[in-house]
Amino acid sequence: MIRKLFRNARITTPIDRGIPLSGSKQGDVQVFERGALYCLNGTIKNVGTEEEVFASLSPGEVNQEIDCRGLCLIPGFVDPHTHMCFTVPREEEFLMRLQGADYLEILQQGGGILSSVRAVRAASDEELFSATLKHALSALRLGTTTLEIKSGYGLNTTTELRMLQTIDRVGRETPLDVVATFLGAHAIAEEYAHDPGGYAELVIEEMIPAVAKQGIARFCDVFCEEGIFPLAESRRILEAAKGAGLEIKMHTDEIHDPGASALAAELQATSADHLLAAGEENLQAMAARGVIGVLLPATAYSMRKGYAPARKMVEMGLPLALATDCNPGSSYTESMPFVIGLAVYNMHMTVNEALVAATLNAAYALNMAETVGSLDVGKSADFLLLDGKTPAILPYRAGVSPIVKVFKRGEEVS
Ligand SMILES: N=CN[C@@H](CCC(=O)O)C(=O)O
Ligand SMILES: [Zn+2]
Repeated sequence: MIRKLFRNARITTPIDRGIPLSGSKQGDVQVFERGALYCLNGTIKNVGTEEEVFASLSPGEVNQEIDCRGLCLIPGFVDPHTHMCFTVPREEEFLMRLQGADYLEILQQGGGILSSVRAVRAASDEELFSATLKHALSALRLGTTTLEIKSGYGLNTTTELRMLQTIDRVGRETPLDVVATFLGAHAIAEEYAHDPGGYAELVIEEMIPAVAKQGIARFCDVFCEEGIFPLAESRRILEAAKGAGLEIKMHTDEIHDPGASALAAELQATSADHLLAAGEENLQAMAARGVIGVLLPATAYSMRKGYAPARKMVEMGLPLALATDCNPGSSYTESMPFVIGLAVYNMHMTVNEALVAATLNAAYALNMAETVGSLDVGKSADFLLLDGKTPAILPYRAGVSPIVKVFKRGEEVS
């Protein structure tokens, strides 16, 4: 039995009351100025002021005591949207975009996502694993302790399944909790360029049954966008995925508004992500149906077309989560601290709203809030020590990581 007591910490954590935090509660956190956290075999047994936690312990109960030296202690980040299973970065494309080239046009000309597909198809299992591992370990050093990774650079059944196996292996061979998402509907595979409907059929008839049988992916996602997967096809893919037992999420209204967030509301997707172009009525529908809005401000930063209207979303009671969207095209970063900085500076979220969005609400966006996302009793002891007094150090130390230590299940992992 490993009984660890972390003491002398300035603890800030959302409190999980069984639903994501939204509206005036989006930034609801509890602070213990001189706090302590007690865990048994990696599970939180008590958290509170030192006085409270010490009083609950019997003599000799603790077998390891750690003095946190007054540092700020917060839950580990949950990154609920990444595409970090890829092999080759796309620097040339980045330079083209800096000169004004359009993201969707690059894709339509066979670059963008499709160039990552060619590289992933050509990579060996080992190459794909080591490239993905590199990004996952970078995320861990930057404080992410639970991580979603999507497939979607395979676009044929064999490579999509291979990507999901790789993602699963990252979860088994690192301390991270990894959630795999099937994203066969990420782009139309090159060999179907003249038959996009045929590709959607392939996703529905062949890939989804194979993915369900493989049993690794928890979610199915669709890039619902004009000229990629239109609304009607997205609906068919998501309904097939639900029927096969997968949970669903969507890339919604990233560039245009085809009504994707309304569909996410109708199908009661776990989350609708991006929401840069989403109309107000659709956002209201999401709020009413309990769909989490996942905002990806590092993508907005890189695409340079403005940020999602986070303040308006908070006011309408839509629960918000934050994610990196780590991918080689539109957001090449694993840094949740950077994302929190952008959320605070450019989307005008408060520090506490952004913290909740990067922890508890992000856990809800993965249906993982029973075990991670806050420092509640019974959850995994996943937390960070920051070189500061409060979580404000995260946006304040712009471009620099204030993370001193990362703990997963009570063990120091970085
Ligand atoms: N929009 C689609 N997928 C990613 C980009 C992937 C890529 O460009 O490789 C996104 O969320 O932005
Ligand atoms: Zn994405």
